[in-house]
Parts: sequence; structure tokens; C-alpha cells
Amino acid sequence: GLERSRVEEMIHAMQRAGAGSLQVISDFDMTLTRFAHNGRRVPTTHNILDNRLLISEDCAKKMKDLLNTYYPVEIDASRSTEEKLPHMVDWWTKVHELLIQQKIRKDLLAQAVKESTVMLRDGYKEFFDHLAEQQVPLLIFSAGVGDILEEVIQQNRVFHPNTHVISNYMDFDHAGVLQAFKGQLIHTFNKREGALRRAAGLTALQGRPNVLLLGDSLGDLTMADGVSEPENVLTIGFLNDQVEQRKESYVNSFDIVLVKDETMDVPNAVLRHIISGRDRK
Ligand SMILES: Nc1ccn([C@@H]2O[C@H](COP(=O)(O)O)[C@@H](O)[C@H]2O)c(=O)n1
Repeated sequence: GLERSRVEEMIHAMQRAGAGSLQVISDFDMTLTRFAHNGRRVPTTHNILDNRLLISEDCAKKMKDLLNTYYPVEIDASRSTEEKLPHMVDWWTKVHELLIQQKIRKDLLAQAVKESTVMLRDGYKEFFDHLAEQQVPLLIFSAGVGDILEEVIQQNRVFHPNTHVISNYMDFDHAGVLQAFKGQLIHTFNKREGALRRAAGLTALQGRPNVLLLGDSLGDLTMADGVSEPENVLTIGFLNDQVEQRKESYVNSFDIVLVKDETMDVPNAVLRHIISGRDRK
């Protein structure tokens, strides 16, 4: 018959190896969450903090100005990752400093998530539940805010025991007031360091050489760099923004590119294939 494509071959090999050899590594903002809904942007974990319960009008304005300055740099197809790096460090550092000045209270985070318009992609429940049922570890690797991310998946009732999170976590003082961010900063383009430093040490992920990787940024491709002796790493990229400018680089870098797709349909179909053991040829 016809020769299988590389992607088909990989899915087939992953299916033969089964759920016990698989791990899923995913970005969070705009990968597990939607990019837009009804023509409006869905907030990232950082933007969920833009709520008067947590931060002042003035701080919100400063964060917006920073977003308007640095987000275009993050997604600029004409600049290299090396060029973008220092700008990302500046962006995250400035925003975290602003947030710390606001004396954000831990006990108000859940309310801010409830009041936000954040939405996981359509089909999220099947994605999270299926992985949990099959005991396939899910590593969520996010440059967003870990405390908010956890609250989002908690409120959607999909925070299962197979889920591991590497992200920027808030450090609260004894009174529950934000005083710092924990550990080394994670931004869009230093996930490789985090993967080597943190993901490589997670015992739940060990002995699983097949990886399904989901991301929305070229920086997300390094999230699997901590996997020792990987066999098959199938990468799916969500291309949400600046589509024409970035299409070529995404197609050259990810195995599967989903353009303005707000659903988990393709990852779910791939997982059904790999995990179910159907289609044994
Ligand atoms: N102050 C900020 C900083 C970053 N962002 C966006 O969040 C995304 C990072 O999170 P991932 O889960 O995708 O790793 C990143 O792409 C930034 O655009 C923000 O909204 N505000």
C-alpha cells in the first residue's frame, strides 16, 4: 500500500508501545485555554489577575502597557529567539514586581478566576479525563502563574492526580500576602532550562519515552528536552495569532499545526488512537 507519513508512523509506533510508554507535556495559556471566544481574547493566567479585587487601576494600566510593548515582540516572526530572550525576561520581571507591590491576597485568587472569562478549549474534559483514566501523566509546563493555572483546572473539575505542573508560583507570607515568586523565572523561551532542571526529575514521567507535546509557541518545543532517551516525540502546535507571518516556521517546526482551532479535537483524536489500541495493522 501507500507509504505512511512520518506522523502516521509515529502515532502507530506510539500506539504499539501503549499508554504505559506515553506522557503528555503541554503548555497552558492559549494551548489548553482558548485564544479567543466570540471574537474576544480569552485572558491568560497573568491577565486573570487584572481584577480590582487584586490589583489597582494604575497597576492594571501598567500591565497593559507592558503587554502592548512586549507581546508583539514575543510573536514577532522576523526576530530570532535569542533576540527575544532579554525582552521576555524584562517583561516578566517588571510584571512580577508590579504584582508584588499590590500585596495580592491568596484567599482572593479563586474569586478572581470565577469572575474571569477564562475558558479551556472545547473538548478539554475528554482530554483531561481520558489521560487520568489511563494513568498517563500530564505535565503542564507554563510560563504563566501556577496558582491561577491550578485554580482554573480545579474550577473546571479536571485537576486529576496524574497532573503535574511546572510554572511560576506565588510565594505568600504568613498572612497570605504575595511577597515574591518562587524559584527561577519561567518565560516563553527558557522552557528548556526548566525541562532539564525540573521535569527531568519527576519520577512519574520516567520510563515513558513517547511524548505528545502541545504548545502555541516555538519556545514550547523545548518542553520535552528533559525526557531521557525519548523514542517518539509528536508535537502539535496551535497557531492562534499572526497566522500568515508564522505559518511557515510553525509547519517547519511542529509535526501537526492547527490554525485558529479552538478545540482539543485533534489531540483527543490522536490520544484515542494511541491509547485505545485500535487500528493495529
Ligand atoms: N505579563 C504577562 C506575561 C505573559 N503573558 C502571556 O502568557 C503566556 C505564558 O504562558 P504559557 O502558559 O503559554 O507558557 C505568554 O505566551 C504571554 O503571552 C501575559 O499575558 N502577561
